[in-house]
Amino acid sequence: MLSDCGVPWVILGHSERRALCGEDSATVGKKVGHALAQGLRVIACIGETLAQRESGEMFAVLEEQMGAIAENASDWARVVIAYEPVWAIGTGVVATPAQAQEVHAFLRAWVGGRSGEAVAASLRLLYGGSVNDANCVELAGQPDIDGFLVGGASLNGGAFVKICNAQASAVRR
Ligand SMILES: O=C(CO)COP(=O)(O)O
Repeated sequence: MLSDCGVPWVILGHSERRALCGEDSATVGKKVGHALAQGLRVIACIGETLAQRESGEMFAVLEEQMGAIAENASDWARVVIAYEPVWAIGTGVVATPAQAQEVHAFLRAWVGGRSGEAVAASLRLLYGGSVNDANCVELAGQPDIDGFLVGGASLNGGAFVKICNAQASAVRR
């Protein structure tokens, strides 16, 4: 139905779907496979809760979420991963550039180990969670942050344009 309407992209695995609609990783993975089979492009979201981060489970949680997506990612060129720590979504508490970079580097290396360096290098990794026009440039300057999934700040035109241009204006390390 979506592709019939000319919709090119779907967002899957958002933390609200996982928490409020009971979508587990296996379900998200199946939806990724189905969307790709229908010719859609996918933004697949993953992210840990604050409790998971604080108890040291973060990387295991992310790996479990990524595993289900990777099993169904028949074409990585049509899949974008969005790292959205649950504690940062809509809270005004943004991950620090170092926190986000740590996870993004982990995810790129994880995909590299599974699908090879070429796939890892071309993988697009977005950060989402309280991105705004004040924090976007520093986040965009991190080597493994390729762009953003923006919620609240997209309602402010001026802020959103600055976020869209952040990658270009960031000083790459
Ligand atoms: O969930 C988000 C985008 O999917 C992020 O929302 P905020 O940018 O408002 O935190």
